[in-house]
Amino acid sequence: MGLSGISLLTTTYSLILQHQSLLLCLRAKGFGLDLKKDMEGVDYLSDERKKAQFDVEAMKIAWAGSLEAFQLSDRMAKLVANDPAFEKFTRPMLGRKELIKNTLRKAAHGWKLIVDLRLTEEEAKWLRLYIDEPAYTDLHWGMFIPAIEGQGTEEQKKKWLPLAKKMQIIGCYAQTELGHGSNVQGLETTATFDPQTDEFIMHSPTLTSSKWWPGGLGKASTHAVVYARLIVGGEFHGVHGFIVQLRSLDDHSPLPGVTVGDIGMKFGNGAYNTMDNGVLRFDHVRIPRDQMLMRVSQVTREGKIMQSDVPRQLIYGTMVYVRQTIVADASKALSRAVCIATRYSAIRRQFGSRNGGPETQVIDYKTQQSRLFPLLASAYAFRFVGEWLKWLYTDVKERLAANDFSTLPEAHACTAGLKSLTTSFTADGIEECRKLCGGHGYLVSSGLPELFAVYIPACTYEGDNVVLLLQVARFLVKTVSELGYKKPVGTTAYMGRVASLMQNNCAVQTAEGWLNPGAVVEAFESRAARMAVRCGQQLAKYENPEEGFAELSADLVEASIAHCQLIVVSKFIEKLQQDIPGKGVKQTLEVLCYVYALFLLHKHQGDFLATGYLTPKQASLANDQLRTLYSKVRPNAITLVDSFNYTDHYLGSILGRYDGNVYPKLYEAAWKDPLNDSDVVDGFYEYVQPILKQKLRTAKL
Ligand SMILES: CCCCCCCCCCCCCCCCCCCCC/C=C/C(=O)SCCNC(=O)CCNC(=O)[C@H](O)C(C)(C)COP(=O)(O)OP(=O)(O)OC[C@H]1O[C@@H](n2cnc3c(N)ncnc32)[C@H](O)[C@@H]1OP(=O)(O)O
Ligand SMILES: Cc1cc2nc3c(=O)[nH]c(=O)nc-3n(C[C@H](O)[C@H](O)[C@H](O)COP(=O)(O)OP(=O)(O)OC[C@H]3O[C@@H](n4cnc5c(N)ncnc54)[C@H](O)[C@@H]3O)c2cc1C
Repeated sequence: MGLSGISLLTTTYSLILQHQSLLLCLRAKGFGLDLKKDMEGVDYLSDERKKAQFDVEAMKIAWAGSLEAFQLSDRMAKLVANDPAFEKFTRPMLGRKELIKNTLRKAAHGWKLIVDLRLTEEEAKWLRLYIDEPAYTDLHWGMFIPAIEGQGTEEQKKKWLPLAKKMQIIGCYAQTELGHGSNVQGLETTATFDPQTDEFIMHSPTLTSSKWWPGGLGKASTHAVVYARLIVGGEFHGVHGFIVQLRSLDDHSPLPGVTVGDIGMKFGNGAYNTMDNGVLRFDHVRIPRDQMLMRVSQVTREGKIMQSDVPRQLIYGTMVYVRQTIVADASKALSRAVCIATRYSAIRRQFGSRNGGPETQVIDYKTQQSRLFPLLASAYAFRFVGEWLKWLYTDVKERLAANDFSTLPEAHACTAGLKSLTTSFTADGIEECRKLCGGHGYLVSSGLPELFAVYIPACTYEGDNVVLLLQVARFLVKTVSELGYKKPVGTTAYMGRVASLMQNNCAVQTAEGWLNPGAVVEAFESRAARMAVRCGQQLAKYENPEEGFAELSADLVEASIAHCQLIVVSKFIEKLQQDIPGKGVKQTLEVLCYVYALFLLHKHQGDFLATGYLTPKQASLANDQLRTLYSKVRPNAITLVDSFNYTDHYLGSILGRYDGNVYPKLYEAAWKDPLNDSDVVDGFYEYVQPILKQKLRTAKL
């Protein structure tokens, strides 16, 4: 018997087992058989796992970044998965008050673990990831503390950071208002210096000046970094951050002049509703002068404004930091959805049965592959660009500490652009994974609805994705306009070769010709350079540059996307130039890298053709190659998602279970729904039975 015969037998055997266990379950409810006899311990994906052409353990390390990173993350994942305090399956069914209380309990338990086990900062971050529940602690550690670290003076840091780091105060980041989020300079909250008392008076002069959205503000925070218009001597001196106490440290009641509360339910069940996004108003609340964050500008006792040599953009520094972390998190959310959809696609069968044999696994349909595998490749691509961005941010941070601000504009453009690109793609990708799972993907127990609901605000918070791409566009336009006298560096270095990128056209002649990193990078560079230059030329036609920028903004956004996609493709290729140990690991990643690049090329072929870099024939050859690549991904698909090393707890999905034991577990879960506690639903006798029993002579419907 050949290999395919053996595989057919084992697949049929798995199918019979699965059907048997389903039958046992079916009988358990209403047919009197033992539910416990389902096939626990059987790995329904074992055949798939045997197909792997690479060393899975080595791929896990490549995904994690290093053996140490893998071990650390694995330890935290297991710590959470084995702790019943972090159960999360009932979350979507809880009412809001219960939900928040439950989150406060988990946060307290998480904090206790951090203290008792003396976890490092890195360990605490992984712990938070696997607990998988947005909480006020995210804003405290993720924005309040970084804002003080980045914008506070040494004295301020010395005073506030120990309190915050021991969690003796809880802080949030209160920037956005009811009337303004994107336009930070348009904020209306005022901080007026009173030279008589050496204080600032915090005030919310209008309804639209109410702070609105800050996470952790509603119920948990005792303090906030509040962004407000600085007014000294009756004059406005820009928006600055101020540390303001909101609640009593004794009984947690709001301080006089402070009105604070939660803004209400948000999208989805469970999901981001575990967070107390808040509203805040000030009625002439006084704070000491030294609570203005003064690294960028200082207000003296006499009411003089002193500028340090730090650029004012540093006031936006916390956002740069968080955008960088959001890029890293995009790969986590996308890989999680992809893991669920891939495992389920290998279990799910529809059509194609021959002579009573098994039906086709839906993962074998080319349409399923062409939707799923680019998402899988993107998860890896985002993982590596996130790693690079972390390096870039660390480098900028070190430079800033040494008062070197030269790389700040590029750090801003990269974090803004990549945040936008990766979160938009991930949000759409999670929804695509739901559709890839058919009807069962719509069940909360698939894990996908809640993941989607939690994830999608990432397209809005930390900067609306379009607004951020327009920031990248400004950076690109500036780079193009300076080409005559300034050598572009970093991620725009390719613009230095703009003449050849505008002239030379693609040389690829065969589908195999696309399996060449040089050809791929040049295609993306040429497209990005040509789109940016074209925008520059169009802009030059306008007398008023701002008017031109506004008019051309949709094209500018597309040019920014092309630039950001180039960064992701290049960083993936650069990653593959490093030593990556393990049998077949590098080769498999190369396949994914080409899938990512050629998928983008196919999706955006309009750009590549319109800029004249590619011919339709070359675009078509790229698509031919893409199909071949999908066949190369197929045998490795399950082990590529296993390499994310996600526990079933973290995945939170019956469809994505490691063992693939989907049907019995779905069936079992349905019976756990509170609606099935009784056979006759509450309300039946009041509202349904009277209809059943009514005696209408005629019905008009
Ligand atoms: C249960 C669990 C228990 C666990 C226990 C505890 C465990 C603890 C573990 C810790 C875990 C931590 C987790 C961390 C997770 C973090 C989660 C975060 C969640 C996110 C929540 C959301 C928060 C927010 O949304 S905050 C608000 C964000 N708001 C925005 O982003 C607003 C967007 N708008 C802007 O950024 C600006 O206003 C802008 C840029 C659009 C316009 O600004 P402008 O000044 O009006 O504009 P402009 O003239 O264009 O620019 C001037 C100049 O400045 C440059 N620029 C702009 N921005 C920046 C910048 N950021 N950096 C540098 N430079 C910048 C711009 O380029 C211009 O330059 P030039 O052209 O050279 O003049
Ligand atoms: C879940 C969640 C958590 C949040 N947490 C916090 C927090 O902790 N702290 C905090 O301060 N804030 C927080 N925010 C607020 C968040 O930062 C803002 O909502 C975000 O910056 C977008 O601003 P906006 O709401 O004003 O959108 P708007 O700017 O009003 O956007 C509306 C539309 O207008 C478009 N638009 C706006 N300006 C332009 C332009 N110049 N050109 C073209 N199109 C434009 C946008 O693309 C969008 O389509 C949170 C938001 C959410 C959803």
